[in-house]
Amino acid sequence: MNLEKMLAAQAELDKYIVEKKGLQGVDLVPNTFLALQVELAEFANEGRWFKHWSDDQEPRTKVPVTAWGEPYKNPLLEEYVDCVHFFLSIANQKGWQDALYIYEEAVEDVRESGFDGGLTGIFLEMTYFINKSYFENPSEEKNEKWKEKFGFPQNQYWFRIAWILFLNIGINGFGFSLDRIEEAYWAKHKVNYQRQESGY
Ligand SMILES: O=c1ccn([C@H]2C[C@H](O)[C@@H](COP(=O)(O)O)O2)c(=O)[nH]1
Repeated sequence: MNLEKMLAAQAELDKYIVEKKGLQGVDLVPNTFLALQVELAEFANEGRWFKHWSDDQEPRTKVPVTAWGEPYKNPLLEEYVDCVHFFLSIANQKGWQDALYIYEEAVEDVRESGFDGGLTGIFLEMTYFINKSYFENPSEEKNEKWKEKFGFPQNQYWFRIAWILFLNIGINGFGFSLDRIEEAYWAKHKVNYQRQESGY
């Protein structure tokens, strides 16, 4: 996954949207956190694993686009990369880009130890850390200590943990590869431009 390229392209798309909608100078961080949470919920809704009340708990990964079948779309992956857009957007807006660079072992680790509390547990944990990264207000002194100890100021570190959990859900929970995620990201990125151009 070429994160550097994706972060730069996300910044460009976001800037295009800001200009198109006349939002220069507006703090869009709160809306972007909410947008991420909405997309995460849509992703879970397509994942279906938590619907203990339903006989159909299979993720929506292959849905025909036409009445006769082919081509197929993958709603689960589409929602997942919508989330990727907003993770990148937040990282850019907050200057937290470094938090997204992860050693592959960090994703591997969970594969070996399994999901504690299942997918639901890891999903809830991810949203908990996203909220922490939004709401906590640590002192300068505390941030310095965190930087020394964990390499990042506190809220950026919480965001990093959320991102690692998110990657784990996609990769270990649903078998996406980093390449597949990137490919789907670029496809949606293109659609997002087209939408703005056609007056979304
Ligand atoms: O500032 C923004 C606003 C939206 N999107 C993209 C991310 C998602 O792919 C898509 C979500 O739009 P809806 O389909 O939920 O309207 O828009 C951005 O990348 N940056």
